[in-house]
Amino acid sequence: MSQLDEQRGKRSDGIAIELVGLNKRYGDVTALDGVSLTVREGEIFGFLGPNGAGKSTTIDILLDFVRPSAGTATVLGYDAQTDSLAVRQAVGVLPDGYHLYDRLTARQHLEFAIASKSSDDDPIELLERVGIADAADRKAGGFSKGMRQRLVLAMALAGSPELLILDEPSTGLDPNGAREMRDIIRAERDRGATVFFSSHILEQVEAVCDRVGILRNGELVAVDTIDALRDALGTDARLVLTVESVTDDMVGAVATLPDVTGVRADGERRLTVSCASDAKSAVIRAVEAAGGTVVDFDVEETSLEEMFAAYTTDEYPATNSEGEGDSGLVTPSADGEEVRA
Ligand SMILES: Nc1ncnc2c1ncn2[C@@H]1O[C@H](COP(=O)(O)OP(=O)(O)OP(=O)(O)O)[C@@H](O)[C@H]1O
Repeated sequence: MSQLDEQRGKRSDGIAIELVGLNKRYGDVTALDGVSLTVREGEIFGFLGPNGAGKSTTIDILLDFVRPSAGTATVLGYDAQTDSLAVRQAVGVLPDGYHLYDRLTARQHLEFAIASKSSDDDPIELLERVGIADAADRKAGGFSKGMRQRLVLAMALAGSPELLILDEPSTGLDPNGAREMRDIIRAERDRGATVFFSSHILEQVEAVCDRVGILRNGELVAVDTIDALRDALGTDARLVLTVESVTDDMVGAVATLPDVTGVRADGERRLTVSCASDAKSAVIRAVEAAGGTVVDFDVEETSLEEMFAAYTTDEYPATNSEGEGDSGLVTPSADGEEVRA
């Protein structure tokens, strides 16, 4: 039986975090509005949303720093309010704006974190994992922002917790630090831990998350894998083909494919095709069936920023598979006029 299996003990539901109908009001401000969410054991779950969406409030409720106005939060089978001590004992936390003791060294911070988890970790080994072992005996007061962040992460890892809750873990980290953070998150998942983290850094989220939840104005507007969220928007992929020579037959053959919404000939050798993500190979086959030779191709998917904007703002003109919106691509007709495919 692994250490994590032992920690899981009586639980067998496979659920790490469960929120049901969570509401939080601060006076007139509704910070959370009926949030229900299940995070499974062993997954890396990214919690996204614009500033003020309610991410920190949710995390604060999980850790009982804030009480909900309504609804329940369960963490590793414990009620976040009535069993908050058990939750804090079992969870590794990297909170937003954690306070370090400026006069204590990194090693002393780790010794404190290890003792509070009743574990027998080696402080230096934890500091090595986050890349600041050489500063073990320096006082935290002199640490840079990124070093402070790494130290708090090392403290969160103490006791090999079953669940890590990380609020904006990449804040203050340089690109190497952000990469190391991703490696640590993956290593924790590989160990069997669940990782729940909030972030604004979409590339970071895409690189490591199994699923994401997107909050907007206190409401959970989407929960899925990033690929599924992209597909759900129905925004097309753009396929840019380089062929030996563009012909009208080729353009016509591609334009009549069911999942193609636009074709444009750019010069004599380039075809830009707007189509559903899974129609790309059909496009290439149609070009070849029309006698063309594909020399090269490139795919442009919906960017993460576009996807995030589509879920979190009203302004974004999301295209959908029924053809609403504007793919911006038009097909040249035989007589030289341009028509929409
Ligand atoms: N203590 C508080 N008193 C009053 N309003 C609060 C308090 N804490 C949060 N809020 C409000 O609740 C809403 C959600 O804030 P929260 O900090 O949870 O958002 P967030 O998604 O973490 O934002 P950010 O990405 O900027 O950290 C905001 O409108 C915020 O102003």
